[in-house]
Amino acid sequence: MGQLDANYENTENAADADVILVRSAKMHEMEFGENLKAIARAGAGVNNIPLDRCAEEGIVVFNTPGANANGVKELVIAGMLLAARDIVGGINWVKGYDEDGDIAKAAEKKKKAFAGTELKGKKLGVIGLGAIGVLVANAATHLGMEVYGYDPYVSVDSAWRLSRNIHHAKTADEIYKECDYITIHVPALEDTKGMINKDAMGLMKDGVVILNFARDVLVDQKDIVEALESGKVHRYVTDFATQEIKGADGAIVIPHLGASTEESEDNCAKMAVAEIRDFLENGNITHSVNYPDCNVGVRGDAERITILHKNIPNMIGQFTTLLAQEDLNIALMTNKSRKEYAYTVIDVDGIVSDEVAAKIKGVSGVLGVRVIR
Ligand SMILES: NC(=O)C1=CN([C@@H]2O[C@H](COP(=O)(O)OP(=O)(O)OC[C@H]3O[C@@H](n4cnc5c(N)ncnc54)[C@H](O)[C@@H]3O)[C@@H](O)[C@H]2O)C=CC1
Ligand SMILES: O=C(O)C(=O)COP(=O)(O)O
Repeated sequence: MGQLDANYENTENAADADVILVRSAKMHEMEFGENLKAIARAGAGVNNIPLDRCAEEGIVVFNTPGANANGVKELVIAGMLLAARDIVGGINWVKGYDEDGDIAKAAEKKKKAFAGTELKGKKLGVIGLGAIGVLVANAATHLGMEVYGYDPYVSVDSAWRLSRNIHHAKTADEIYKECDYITIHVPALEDTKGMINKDAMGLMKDGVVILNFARDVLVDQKDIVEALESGKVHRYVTDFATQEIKGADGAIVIPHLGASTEESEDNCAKMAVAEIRDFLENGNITHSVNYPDCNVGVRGDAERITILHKNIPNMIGQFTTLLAQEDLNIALMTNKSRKEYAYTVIDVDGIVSDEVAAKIKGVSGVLGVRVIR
């Protein structure tokens, strides 16, 4: 990739690593090595990583927001088109045609079996207006769809990016009741798991199309299979194969290809490596999902102490006292917090001995200390 210089070395041995770069590999059961300082998820979803355990072990977890959003958006559009007409069925019919007769004539006779509808004029509901949801919503307006968006926590950035032609749905129920196509783009969290279940689908129009390019657990697998069998849901298009859904009639199941484009893979890898370098070399945190973001600029000549700790009173007082006892003058100090965790960066005039670093590490509530020299 050329982003890493000779100071960096690749290892396949996770137990030795200072940093782990990961995509979707599940890390919940993994024991982390003593050296591990950071995990960079080259992608958006971080439900494969034990974020709280990492925070407690002083491991900063990063992701790469938006870096693969266009790749997913394009596949969602493809998913809607695959649901609108039986394109896959038609292709398979042509492939499987093994009679000697006139295939062109047979195709003309057969084609009504694969006919469908157009996207233009249909209502699309987008649940979750983050990096991906906004792109999908905006693109669908250009296909002539009437688009509804729902996101009670929408960020200011996303709101700015959203086309003014999108209807603002105030509740998810409004989307369920109004839309012909419903696509979900929310993270897998305790309150989003199983959100598309029997009750939600009960509110939807008969023959609705549901698209799930976010995570399998957002859709109750038993309920969706039943809804496909009854015809309540016409098509379920998903990027996540499960045993329940893989053979169900009406399910169009893709093997998690949303971010598998050259462009998305490059974007994610570059962003992840840039985040990691800045963290290792300068102590800056950008796009963390378990610690606060914090940017104190490039480190100059000063030694820089970075401290990951609990967000509790009197931490900074203890750090500064320890430094004062060593006669170390503070040239710069920043403290940022995020829920129960916090991060302090201190530049000092002078040499930070291993003893003073160990004393800081020993302060109750400190989870990780580094001295960047
Ligand atoms: N199929 C694939 O290859 C990929 C799948 N994903 C999945 O898609 C998800 C979304 O990705 P991005 O758009 O990049 O993330 P994002 O963080 O930019 O957007 C998520 C949005 O969901 C909203 N949200 C959270 N809880 C909600 C709720 N209960 N109701 C409505 N909105 C809610 C948030 O406010 C945020 O705007 C990821 O968490 C990941 O699971 C992401 C990238 C690739
Ligand atoms: O970014 C995400 O959340 C994804 O689901 C993409 O996963 P992948 O990088 O393809 O393993």
